[in-house]
Amino acid sequence: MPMRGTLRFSKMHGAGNDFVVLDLRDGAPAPDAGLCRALADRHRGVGCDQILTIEPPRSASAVAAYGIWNADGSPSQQCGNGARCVAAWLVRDGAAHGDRFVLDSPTRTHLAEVLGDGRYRVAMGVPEFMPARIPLAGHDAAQDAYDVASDGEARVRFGAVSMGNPHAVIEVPAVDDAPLQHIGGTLQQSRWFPESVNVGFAQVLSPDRIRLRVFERGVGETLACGSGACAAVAVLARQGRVGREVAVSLPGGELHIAWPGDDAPVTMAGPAAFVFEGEWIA
Ligand SMILES: N[C@H](CCC[C@H](N)C(=O)O)C(=O)O
Repeated sequence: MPMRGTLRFSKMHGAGNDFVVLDLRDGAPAPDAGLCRALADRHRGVGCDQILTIEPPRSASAVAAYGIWNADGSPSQQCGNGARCVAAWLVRDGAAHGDRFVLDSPTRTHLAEVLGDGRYRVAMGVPEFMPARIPLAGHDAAQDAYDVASDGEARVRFGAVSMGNPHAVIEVPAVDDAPLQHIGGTLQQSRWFPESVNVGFAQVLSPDRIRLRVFERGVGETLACGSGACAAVAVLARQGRVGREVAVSLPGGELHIAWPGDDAPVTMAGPAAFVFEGEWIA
């Protein structure tokens, strides 16, 4: 972990999924895995699920770009709750003007909207179901669901989708009893997901409401997962289990997801909150 002297950060959360936010628009280097793990440590560090970096824009239309690192130091291509927090951070900073502006995630460009009362909507992109682009190994064509047994493990039936980052979605009768660690960990280490995977366990309450718990790649269970909420609605809508506008109730709060059409982006609306500002002394 390179010595950095002091590092100013913002502590934020979106529905309880919490972040350390670093402003790297001056071109400072991205945090290495060791620094991410140190920052994320809930006893010896600040404590967070992910580290988010604010970076110079990558596309002509964006006000800024953002990067994402999990608590274990692994990078990701998307973070829905983080995108809302980045939007809130840029509005407070004065870099984002008006109620609508564009953000660059590592792989996509996103319209962000200020909804008021600390809530934001982000267009998270069109869900990608092609196995090769998730990536999901062992399958060529996109299916509504895959039914696999992992090396003597019980059979698991899941839907799979990329929101920029990989997701498996398993429908269960009751999320409170879902075996997140066992099934989530098994899928993450399986040959099916060469880049690991975020595993969502969804309980369908009605066509416009689900409960969801997510065992995230690089973290474990979080209080909320924004890209996971988008993934769950996309998979379940494709399976005909829910409609196109769904309230997703997660342990840390509620997100509102809409997927108006198969070729349309999924939008995610929810809160973003500042907790404190700090200075990390490396
Ligand atoms: N663990 C995820 C990144 C964070 C996603 C989540 N916190 C969200 O709000 O989307 C991954 O490795 O793809």
